[in-house]
Amino acid sequence: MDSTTLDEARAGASAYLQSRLSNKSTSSDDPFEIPIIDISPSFSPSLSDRQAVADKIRSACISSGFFYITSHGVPLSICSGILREAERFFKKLPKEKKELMHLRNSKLGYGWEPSEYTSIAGDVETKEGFNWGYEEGLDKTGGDGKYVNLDGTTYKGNFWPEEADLPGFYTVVRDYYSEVLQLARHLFRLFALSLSLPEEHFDSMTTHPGGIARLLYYPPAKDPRPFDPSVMEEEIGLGAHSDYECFTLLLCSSSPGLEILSPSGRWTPAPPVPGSFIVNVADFLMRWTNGVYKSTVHRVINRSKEERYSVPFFFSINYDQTVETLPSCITEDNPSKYPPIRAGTYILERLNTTTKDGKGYYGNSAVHDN
Ligand SMILES: O=C(O)CCC(=O)C(=O)O
Ligand SMILES: [Fe+2]
Repeated sequence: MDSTTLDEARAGASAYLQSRLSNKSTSSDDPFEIPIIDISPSFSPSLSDRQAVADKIRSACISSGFFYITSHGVPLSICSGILREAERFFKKLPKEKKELMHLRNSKLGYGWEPSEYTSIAGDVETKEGFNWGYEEGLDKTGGDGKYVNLDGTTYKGNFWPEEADLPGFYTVVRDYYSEVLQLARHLFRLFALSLSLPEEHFDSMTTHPGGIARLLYYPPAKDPRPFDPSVMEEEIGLGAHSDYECFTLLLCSSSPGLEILSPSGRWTPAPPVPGSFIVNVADFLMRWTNGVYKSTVHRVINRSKEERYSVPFFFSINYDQTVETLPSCITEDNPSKYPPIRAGTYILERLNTTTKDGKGYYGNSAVHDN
């Protein structure tokens, strides 16, 4: 990877974040909203039904970059199951077992992430996490046997608790992951329609896709209080950031906490909507669409006295895929701003910037030692 590409991934992201955080204009936020989109017509045999859902997705992606989806077909039992496993992982698994899966032992950002180990915006964060990536056993289709990691390697990088330490954990994780993976592939077809591309445009790029998932735990607030955007926050769950891949599918427990930055710099709560996933555009898709689709800054603050659990799934195309700006996003007024890039290269560089010293996961695990 040449250094221009690296610099762009680093500076582009942080410059974008800084410009969004410092933009406190009082201009109207219209049409900033987080629409709830019932995607059941997207499973219809009629193209016009599917296109109608895609059109709603497009209007969310060019404005707030966030939307909820309902009637998505993932059974409720699968969603409640994974949230229960998250709770078991964080509460029941002894610390010494978690230590065996510490993120510092991974070059790919996988494993147990104690709250102090990573930081996005330099904040002290209260979240604790557990991260893993795609493996064929988690894919209902079985994949195409060509999966490559973010860094182009092919070894199996995931850490899992021993079955005896957390019986049934892996099975529930697998059942959840395989459902959201298929849903994400389905959504990519809707994204294709939303971008005036053939519906199958992205299919061949998601045969062995990147898909990092996390279990997240946010402890209850020390000082529970209602949302008030005018108060400077001290207890940040997860600092202000945008996501890195194509789009994120987020499942959260019934506790609120996710906040989204509107164009005028106003933090706006995105409360849990029962039975939904929150979908947001991430930076790689923003880049690929030449900035037409918005990757919006968000953060998490648990202001309640309840614990909060969430399960984001960050969906990417195949990491070994190189892409150029989508032609339907290039116009005379908006010429292509970006050179071609390999998906894994961009995403790994973005992930690296979240480690304590910014030097990242790749190639030098020693830099993580505390
Ligand atoms: O926990 C949440 O609700 C959001 C998590 C998130 O934004 C992330 O992990 O990127
Ligand atoms: Fe995020």
